[in-house]
Amino acid sequence: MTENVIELHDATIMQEQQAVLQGVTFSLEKGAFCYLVGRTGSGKSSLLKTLYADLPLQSGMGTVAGFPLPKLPATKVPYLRRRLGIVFQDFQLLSDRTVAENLLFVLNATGWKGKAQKQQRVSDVLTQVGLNSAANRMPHRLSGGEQQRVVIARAMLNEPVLLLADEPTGNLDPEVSDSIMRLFAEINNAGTAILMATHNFQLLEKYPHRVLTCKDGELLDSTRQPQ
Ligand SMILES: Nc1ncnc2c1ncn2[C@@H]1O[C@H](COP(=O)(O)OP(=O)(O)OP(=O)(O)O)[C@@H](O)[C@H]1O
Repeated sequence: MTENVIELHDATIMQEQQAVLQGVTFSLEKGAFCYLVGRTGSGKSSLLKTLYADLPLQSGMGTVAGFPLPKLPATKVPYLRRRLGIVFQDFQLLSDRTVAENLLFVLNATGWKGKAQKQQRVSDVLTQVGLNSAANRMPHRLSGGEQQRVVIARAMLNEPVLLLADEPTGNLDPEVSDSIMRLFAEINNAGTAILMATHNFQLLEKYPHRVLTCKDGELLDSTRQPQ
């Protein structure tokens, strides 16, 4: 059984028949924390999208959470996504329902049964992100940082082995960004691997981890080459 939650070997990351990154080879171990950096347009989001099978892996080898990416049939994509938590910069909560209903929506969509179990899970993840009192509030009544916590709670519902985060602190002020990083650290310490795309170099300095850099069509790895 593999201990790596991501393995890519000589992968090409494509957008509309254009190679964005080539020769991408890296693995991420279970429970690891890694940043993904690079200038605007350098391919961070495209790489993350490939990892959650929003973009197909057309060339090279790769597995995520044990699912082989090349030729992953569309019917298998929901099973892969269930093993992943995905967090974006824009909160994307359903605005017409409460926090708890947002979370129940995902549990229902991912096949959870039993009202009591579902309510317990909602309560557990909200406690994990420090927002148990917000269950019955509407998302737009929460601050940006609180909304991002709900998104993180939503990502944790199915106990993912890997959290993919694309600029999760992009719209947040430094103090709130810091609290999101501390939450990520707790999630990571509990065993979930995290790959986080960011432009925020202050966070990289304050919370140092391995760094993958998208540069000139390649992916550089801080653990393999001096930057
Ligand atoms: N939907 C799309 N269709 C075609 N090309 C795209 C699409 N999305 C991104 N691209 C192109 O792919 C390249 C990589 O974009 P990507 O969004 O992965 O970069 P990024 O590093 O995440 O940038 P940012 O930091 O601005 O989010 C860019 O040249 C971009 O123009």
